[in-house]
Amino acid sequence: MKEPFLSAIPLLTKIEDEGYEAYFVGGSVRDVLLGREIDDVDIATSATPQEIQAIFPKTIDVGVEHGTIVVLYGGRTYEVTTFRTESEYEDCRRPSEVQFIRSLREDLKRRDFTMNAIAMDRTGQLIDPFYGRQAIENKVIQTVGKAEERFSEDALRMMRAVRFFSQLNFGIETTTGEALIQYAHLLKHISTERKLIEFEKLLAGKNRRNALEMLHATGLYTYLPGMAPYSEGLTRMYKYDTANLIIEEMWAFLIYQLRINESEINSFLKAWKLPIKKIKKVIQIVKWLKIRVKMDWTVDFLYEAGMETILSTEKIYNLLHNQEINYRIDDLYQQYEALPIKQRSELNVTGNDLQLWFQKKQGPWIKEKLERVEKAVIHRKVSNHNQSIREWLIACNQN
Ligand SMILES: Nc1ccn([C@@H]2O[C@H](COP(=O)(O)OP(=O)(O)OP(=O)(O)O)[C@@H](O)[C@H]2O)c(=O)n1
Ligand SMILES: [Mg+2]
Repeated sequence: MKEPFLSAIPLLTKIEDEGYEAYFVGGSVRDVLLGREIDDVDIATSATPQEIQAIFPKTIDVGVEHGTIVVLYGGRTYEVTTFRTESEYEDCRRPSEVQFIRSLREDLKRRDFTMNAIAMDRTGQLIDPFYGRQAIENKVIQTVGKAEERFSEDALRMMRAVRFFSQLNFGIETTTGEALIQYAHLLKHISTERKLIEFEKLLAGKNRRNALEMLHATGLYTYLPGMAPYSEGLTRMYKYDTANLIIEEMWAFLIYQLRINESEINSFLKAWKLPIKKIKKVIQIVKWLKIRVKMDWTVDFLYEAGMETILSTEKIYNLLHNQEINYRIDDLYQQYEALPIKQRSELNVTGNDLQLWFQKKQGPWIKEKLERVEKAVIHRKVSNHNQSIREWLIACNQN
């Protein structure tokens, strides 16, 4: 066994010493079998949350009603979840109530996909009643038991199927795939927050192109925020190999390909509940992309857009034109670096200087003059020195 499992072994041992069972479960076990990077391990136990709290002095209650306790142990934190079945479901969301149980098998049975329903004990022994290992070997995503039941229990699992398809490049087992189409409509019961997490993982997956196509083919996209009207746009989206785009660029490319109206971009991104900072970045990229497809960068554009946006815009532009993703990027970088200033605050002149030079009271004229100076400096009509600016302004005034 390797880290981060190794450090967690004493924690499992301690739970066992108290007479309960404890196992590694879920994504971390799947990922170790896949040889993927593992951030943190999830632990499942037969002990109830109260029993876990009694064993460990330092715990955080993050959702006792769902059976999850965070245990602070050896300088790390671990999510420890009691074996459970999700007896009652409301509206295809996660259960309103869970039943704690003492059987590992019953716990694994209510999990989404066979590859996610493998447990590993502290000696590295796998408990795999639903043949998850085989699914991993055969590269298939298959629900544990009936797809209909798993998807009705928690409809987000359909999005998860497509996002694992994107991340892992696995196939989707036939009946699981058919259920995606049949039960797609259940996704409307799921919160935007949960959809967003899966959608962004999907957009970052290496098989994203086919995953987007699958969202389309299954009709799942219809139940994603703001996406329903854009069937045709979505088909444009998966024509391109977007492997080199980062998440903000993916959003910008999506908006561009869906041809979302200028006036609706903001509400589209808000409907997805993206953070404001991200929305701003995406909107900037879309704005400049629309300009860029009509004309080349000018000095003014480079200055106004800023390097980060230039880079993102140009990458998407290259993608749209079947050019190597970094084509001209170095060149633009150099052009940007060569700008005499990068922002107005770098101008070597202040409002006070202007008042002094022109012996006039404060007013809108100051802003106008500063803008003129800014443009002149960027275009190298005057150098960015206080005295040069003064002489240039006075000369302008006389003409
Ligand atoms: N809707 C869900 C969400 C999770 N799970 C179960 O809970 C585990 C942990 O869930 P989560 O961390 O959300 O997903 P991971 O599979 O661990 O994927 P990731 O690596 O992206 O965290 C899953 O493996 C799966 O067994 C489930 O059955 N149904
Ligand atoms: Mg996980």
